[in-house]
Amino acid sequence: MSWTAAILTLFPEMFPGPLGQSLAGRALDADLWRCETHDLRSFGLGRHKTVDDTPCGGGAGMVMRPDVVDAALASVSRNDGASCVYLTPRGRPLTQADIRRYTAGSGVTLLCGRYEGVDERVLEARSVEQVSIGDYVLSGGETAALVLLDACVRLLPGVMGSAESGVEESFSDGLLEYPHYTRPAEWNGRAVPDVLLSGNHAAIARWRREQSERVTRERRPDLWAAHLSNTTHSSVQEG
Ligand SMILES: Nc1cc(-c2ccc3ccn(Cc4ccccn4)c3c2)[nH]n1
Repeated sequence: MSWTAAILTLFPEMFPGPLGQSLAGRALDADLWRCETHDLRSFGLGRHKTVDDTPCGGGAGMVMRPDVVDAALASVSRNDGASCVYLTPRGRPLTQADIRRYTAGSGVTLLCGRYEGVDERVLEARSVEQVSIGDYVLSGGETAALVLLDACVRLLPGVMGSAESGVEESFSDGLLEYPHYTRPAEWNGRAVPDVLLSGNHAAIARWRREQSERVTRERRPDLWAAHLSNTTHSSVQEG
């Protein structure tokens, strides 16, 4: 069975969306992965298929009911230990290691919330992973799910041909990628760095590493600190 994304959402029509185009779209057509949507509205209560209710303790907005979300999760026949992920601004940051873990299994179940979010009890009861794609508030979980899925699909076997950019060039060593250049050699009074035109592959590799380290140090001190501790740690381990 192909790697399957089971997506629980009030807006199934948002999927596969952009992932139906380009490499991901061709991979979908080739059954290298599957996109299964489950409409949360179909698990709603009563004549109006109600999925939400007012927040206990007061406050603005509405909260998605635990019984509705639980019935939807129960309908996803994924007892093969696939991860179940709830996208939320309250989650821990999504990392490339998470993406590798999700793609190593048979698929992933993604719960897309709306309103003010989902009742905490169903997330606890089903040990749902709570994950954030960034420190900004989206209108719902669907766009975050598309981001997570894009990162997963490109890692699946057969999706990224050898011609495409490296499958995991960024983050594979915990550093941000070096800057890229192509023709023309000079543009708008700006030249491509000489080393890249030198044909000296050792020098190019050294320059790229230095650029990755510089960019990471300047833009992501958090990643840089983790990189230093990993490299220090590994050098100590080697003794
Ligand atoms: N990294 C992320 C994830 C989200 C996200 C995911 C799911 C939902 C369901 C509702 N909202 C809106 C909302 C409004 C007010 C407070 C909380 N959330 C979501 C936002 N935003 N940023």
